[in-house]
Amino acid sequence: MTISLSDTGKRYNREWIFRGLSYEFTIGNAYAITGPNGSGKSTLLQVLAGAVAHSEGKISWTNAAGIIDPDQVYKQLSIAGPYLDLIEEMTALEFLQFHQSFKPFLPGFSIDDMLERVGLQNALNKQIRFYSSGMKQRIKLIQAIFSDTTLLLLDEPCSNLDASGISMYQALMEEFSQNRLVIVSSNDPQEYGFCQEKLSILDWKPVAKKIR
Ligand SMILES: Nc1ncnc2c1ncn2[C@@H]1O[C@H](COP(=O)(O)OP(=O)(O)OP(=O)(O)O)[C@@H](O)[C@H]1O
Repeated sequence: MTISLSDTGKRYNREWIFRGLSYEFTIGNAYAITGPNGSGKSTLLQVLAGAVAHSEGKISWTNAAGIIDPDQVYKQLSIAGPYLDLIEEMTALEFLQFHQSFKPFLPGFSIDDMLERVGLQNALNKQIRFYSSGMKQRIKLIQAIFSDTTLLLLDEPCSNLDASGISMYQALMEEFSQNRLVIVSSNDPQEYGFCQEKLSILDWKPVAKKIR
C-alpha cells in the first residue's frame, strides 16, 4: 500500500488546516504526524483514511493490484481514535465478535489472546459501559491493531493509558507494525518512538493565509 499526496490541501470554512502537501506514505514504514493541539493532525489522518474529503490537490491509494477505488479504501484500513466510539451496550467479547464479522482479525489470534495481550482477559464478559477509560482505550487499540489490514492509523493511541498500558502498546507495535503502513497522529514520543519518519503538520500550514 502506498498513499500518494500531490499538492493536497484541506480547509474548513475559511481556514486552511494544511496546504501544498506532497508526500508518499509507503508500506513497511511507520510515520508520526506531530503538531500542537488543534493544528490538524487528526484531520490529516482522516484525510489519509479517506474518511474526510480533501479540498484541493490529489490523494491516491495504491496496492500491488493497482489504484484502490477511494470508496473501497476503508476495507484495507483499521483506525483507533478518540472520536471513534465503542458499542458500550456490548461486552468486550460481543463487540470484538461483531467487529470480526465484517473485518477479520489477523490469522492465528483468538479474541481471548487479544484481550490477554492488554490485560483484559478477566473482563471479556463485562459490558463496555462499565469499563474505565483506560480499559476502553485498550479495546480500541486491539480492535485496530489485530484487524487484518495493511493500513493502520492510530490517533493519540495512549490516551488514558497508564504506564503498563503504554508498555503493552509499545510491545504490540513492535510486533504488529511490520509489513504494514502505520501512521500515528501524536505529540507524545511514547506513542510514536517506533516510527522511522516524523512529519510536522506545521510544515504545511499556511500562516495567516485565508481564502479570499
Ligand atoms: N468538522 C470540522 N469542521 C470545522 N472545523 C473543524 C472540523 N474538524 C476539525 N476542525 C478544526 O480543524 C482544526 C484542526 O483540528 P484537529 O482535530 O485536526 O487538530 P489536532 O492537531 O488533531 O488537535 P489535537 O492535538 O487537539 O487532537 C481545529 O481548528 C478544529 O477546530
